[in-house]
Amino acid sequence: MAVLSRCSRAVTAATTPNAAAAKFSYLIRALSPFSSSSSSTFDADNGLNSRIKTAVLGTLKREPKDRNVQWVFLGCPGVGKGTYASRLSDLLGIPHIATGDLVRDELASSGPLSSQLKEIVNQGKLVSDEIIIDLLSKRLEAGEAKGESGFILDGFPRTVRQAEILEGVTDIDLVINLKLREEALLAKCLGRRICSECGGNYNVACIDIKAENGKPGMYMAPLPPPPQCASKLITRADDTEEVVKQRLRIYQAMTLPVEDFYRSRGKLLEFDLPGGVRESWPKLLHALNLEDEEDKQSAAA
Ligand SMILES: Nc1ncnc2c1ncn2[C@@H]1O[C@H](COP(=O)(O)OP(=O)(O)O)[C@@H](O)[C@H]1O
Repeated sequence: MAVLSRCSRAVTAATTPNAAAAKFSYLIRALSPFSSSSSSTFDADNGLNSRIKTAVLGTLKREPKDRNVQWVFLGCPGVGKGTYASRLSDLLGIPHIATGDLVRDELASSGPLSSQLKEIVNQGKLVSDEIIIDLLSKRLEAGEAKGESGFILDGFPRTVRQAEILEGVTDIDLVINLKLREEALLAKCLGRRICSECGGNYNVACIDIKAENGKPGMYMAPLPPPPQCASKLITRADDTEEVVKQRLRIYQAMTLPVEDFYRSRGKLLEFDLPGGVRESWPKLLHALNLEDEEDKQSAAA
């Protein structure tokens, strides 16, 4: 509860542009040394690396009152991190930064990393920490230039090492751990569709799990595209059954320990999705103490 009230304060706190900009430059500078292409610089046990971390730590531990929230979404592939993170981003006016999107943008750019990334992503494996932190640092830098403050991270951190690096350079206020019944995850991934023109995310899967052995049933309606997107839908190349199963295995092995990392620091908010967006969104807002924000937005619309 203490974490939540701290977050609510942070949500409503006015952000001084200068303080926010300073905060971001610290974060970018702090992340940048780890984005070096030299693997020895990145070695967690390397003396130079620890020195950089220690130097950065001294300047970064600041109170969150002068900035927007810094939240992280955790959860298995298909759980809906992107959907809820993007809704919260719209509601709070805080950037939604999805490392999966950064990877896909890089893939589409046919830059030097493109073919290397394609092979990794299409096998359902994780991209190296070096590459992902490099992409994230560049995204934060671009945001800083536009005066962005705070973030809702989706898909990062995905390894304990990434979590340690992030924790070493800034304070994460809250980690929202979305949970969905395992039976629904694969179907949700296979039903995902993206509009090739506007980038909107939709889902054609209709999940209808019957009550069984004392376990309640669950219904999740499809999330259909609006008519203007219907003929432009594409499926992600890594949303095939084989690759999704591999991503779910990797989540268990590499990302589940990240949940423990934040749980032990008292930052993890567990949220069991009760169903589809219509049913889950109001409950998530309630859990985050944000119902008033939505009321204000509806009143202003
Ligand atoms: N933090 C990260 N660390 C390593 N690889 C990542 C990270 N974020 C994204 N990726 C790569 O991008 C792919 C797509 O990510 P994402 O869109 O978040 O997928 P998911 O639907 O599995 O949550 C991942 O399978 C992985 O290859």
